[in-house]
Amino acid sequence: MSPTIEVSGVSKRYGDQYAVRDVTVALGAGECVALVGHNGAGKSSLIKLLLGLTTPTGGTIRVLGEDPAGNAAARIRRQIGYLPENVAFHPAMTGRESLDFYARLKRVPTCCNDALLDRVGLETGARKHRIGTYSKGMRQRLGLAQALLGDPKLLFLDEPTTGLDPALRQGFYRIIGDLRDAGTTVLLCSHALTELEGQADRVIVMNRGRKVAEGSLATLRSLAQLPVRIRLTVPDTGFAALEGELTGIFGRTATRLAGGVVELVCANDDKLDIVRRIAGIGTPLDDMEIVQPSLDEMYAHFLRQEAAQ
Ligand SMILES: Nc1ncnc2c1ncn2[C@@H]1O[C@H](COP(=O)(O)OP(=O)(O)OP(=O)(O)O)[C@@H](O)[C@H]1O
Repeated sequence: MSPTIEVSGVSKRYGDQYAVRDVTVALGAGECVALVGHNGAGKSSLIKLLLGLTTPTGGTIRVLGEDPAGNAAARIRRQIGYLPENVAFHPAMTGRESLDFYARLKRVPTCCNDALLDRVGLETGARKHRIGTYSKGMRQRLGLAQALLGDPKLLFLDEPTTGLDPALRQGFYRIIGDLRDAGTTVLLCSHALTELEGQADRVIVMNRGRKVAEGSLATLRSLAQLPVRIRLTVPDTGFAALEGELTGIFGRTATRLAGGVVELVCANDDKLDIVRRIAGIGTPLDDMEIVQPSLDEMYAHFLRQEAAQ
C-alpha cells in the first residue's frame, strides 16, 4: 500500500534562507508521527507544504497519492484535518455556529456536529456560548472538532496541547490514540517532548530545516547510545553499606539523590549485567528503577551531534 504522505528530497527556500532542506519522509496509514524541533526548525513550513499552501523549491510531495498543490488540491484537502498552532475563531460566534460554518466550508453535513462536539468534550451548554467567552481549553477542543470534520484520513496538529492542563492533554491524546487505531495518519508538531513518550509511533527531529534524526523512541535510544540510570532506594540504615558494596562492585562511587535514592549511570548494554549483580548484594533494597534517557535528552543529543558536523 502506498504511503499516506511521501516527501522526497523536499526543500523550501525563501530568498537565500532554507525553511526546509532536502527532507525525505514517509508516513503510512494509522501512524502517529511527531515532528520536533526548536523554533524556526522548519516544522510549520513542512506542514504548509503538505497542505499545498506553499510549493517546494525542490523535491516532490505526494499526499494521499497526489500533489497537494496540484489539480487535486481541493479533493485532497477535504480528506485532511488541520489544527493550526494559533487557532482563531470569530469571537462573536458560538462554538456550534462556528463548527457549522467550517463544515459548510469543507462541504460536509452539519448533522454530525453535535456528536463531534461530544467526542471532543465541549459541553452542551458551552456550545451555545460565544467563543469570546471560551477558555483556552475550550477553544482547543473546538479546534480539534473543526480538524475532525469530515472524518479526515490525515490529521495535522501544530502544537495541539500548548496551554492545556494535564487532564485536558490526556483527553486530547486519548482522542488522537483512537483516531490512529481507526487508521487515521496523524502528524503532530510539538515542543512538549516529554508528553510525546507513549503517544508517537515515530519521532522526526528537525533542525534548521533539515531532518537530523528519525525513528521510534527505541530506535532513537539505540542510535543515541545515551547512558541509562539505575536508581536504588535503600532504607536509611542501609545507605553506607550499599555505597560500600556498589563501589566494591563497580569501582566507582554512586551518586546520592534525595529521598534515600542512590543512582548508578551505565551504558545500556551493561544494564542487565549490573542489575544481576545488584540482585546478589547483601544490603536490602526498598526499590529499584531503571530510567531510560528521556526524549528531551535524545533530542539534545541529536542537535549536539548535528552542530558538531
Ligand atoms: N514566508 C516566509 N518568508 C521568509 N522566511 C520564512 C517564511 N516562513 C518561514 N520562514 C523561515 O523559515 C524558517 C522555518 O520556520 P518555521 O515557521 O517553519 O519553523 P517552526 O519549526 O515551525 O518554528 P516554531 O516552532 O517557532 O513554529 C524560519 O527561519 C523562518 O523565519
